[in-house]
Amino acid sequence: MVPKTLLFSPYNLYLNDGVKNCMKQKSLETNRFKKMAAATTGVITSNEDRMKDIKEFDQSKVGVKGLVDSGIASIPKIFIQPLETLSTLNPYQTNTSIPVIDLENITSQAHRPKLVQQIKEAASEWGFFQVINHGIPVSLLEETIQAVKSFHEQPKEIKAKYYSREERSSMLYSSNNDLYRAKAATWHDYLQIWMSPKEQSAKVEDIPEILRKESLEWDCCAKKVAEDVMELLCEGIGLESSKFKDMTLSGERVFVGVYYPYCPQPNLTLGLTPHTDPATLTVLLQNQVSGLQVKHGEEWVDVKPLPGALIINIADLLQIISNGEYNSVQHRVRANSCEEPRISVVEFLNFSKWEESGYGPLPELVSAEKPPRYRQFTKADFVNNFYSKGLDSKSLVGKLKL
Ligand SMILES: O=C(O)CCC(=O)C(=O)O
Ligand SMILES: [Fe+2]
Repeated sequence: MVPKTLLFSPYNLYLNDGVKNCMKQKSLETNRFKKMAAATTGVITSNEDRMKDIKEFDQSKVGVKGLVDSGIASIPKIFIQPLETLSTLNPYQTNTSIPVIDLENITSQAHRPKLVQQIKEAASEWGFFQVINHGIPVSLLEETIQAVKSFHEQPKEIKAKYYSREERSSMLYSSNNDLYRAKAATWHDYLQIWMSPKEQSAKVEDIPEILRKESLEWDCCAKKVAEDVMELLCEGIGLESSKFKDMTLSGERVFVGVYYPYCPQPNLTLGLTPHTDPATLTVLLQNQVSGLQVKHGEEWVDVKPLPGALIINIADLLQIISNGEYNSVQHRVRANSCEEPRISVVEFLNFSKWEESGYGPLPELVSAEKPPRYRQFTKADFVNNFYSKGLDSKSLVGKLKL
């Protein structure tokens, strides 16, 4: 991929007429953000100014894509990450990468023990792995990525109804103003759709038409892969294969389509802030533009795009109920320095039926040699923690540690 800074053409060459027209209408509001961008100095603004600017940006619903389309050459101050984050963005040196697991022989009794062992090791040592030969046709992978891309490349007026960065940010404004002191906005646009359970999910008509067919098909296929992997994870720690499915760990699903446009100053910001995923398991599909990094020991390791692969990661609740046999690991996304946008399609899985008494490490996994490492949690603990932390690195796991 050629970094855009190496291309000589004026930015407008990349814009089609529809986008140009939309930009004319938008020019007044984007001028405001151009001014914000022109004021980029590397100096972190006061918390109050930042909150005001972020609110203004959210309310405009221009999105990061809109900023890029307006032709900015420097990023607005609200996106500048603190120095301690920027200093970890050095070019990545080693050749380490997350494990790749081939699911081709998943139904073969002869191969299964080896597969179980591979998944177990990956889920405990890395918390992340890629799977290949997972059974989802390549055509659906491509169509789903294309549908998410097309959604984000529509005019702002059409996307505005689904604009959701504000929801994520306002979570942070309302809970604790101080939280934003260390928080800069990140360089991505975001679409979230609740797929299930049915009573919570958006009505089919509420899913943007441009990705309705693909998101429904994707949800079905990603759930199937997640359940296949959950069976292997169960077997890896001596549980009944169907234990996680029976506990409804794949019952609630949220589909997220993320768009990381080209960033003119990728060394000053991030695509997505470091975090662990809060629920049970995540299935992630990415296009061929890199950016996702996983924390392994002290290192940030690149997850190199592998054609046809899916990325799976253990999330917080699974770490707790597995009594730490499996690990929910921090990850982040670097700001995209390529002309081509980075697209990811993320399916978050979670409990759909919660026992009132809550959950802790499963009794089958606790013994005199392996005492419980976490306290019990209820649905309320999960929800309260989620809405008070937003996407930051203090997870429920840390709070429940014994
Ligand atoms: O876009 C990506 O690759 C990562 C997304 C992610 O980690 C998240 O949405 O939780
Ligand atoms: Fe994540």
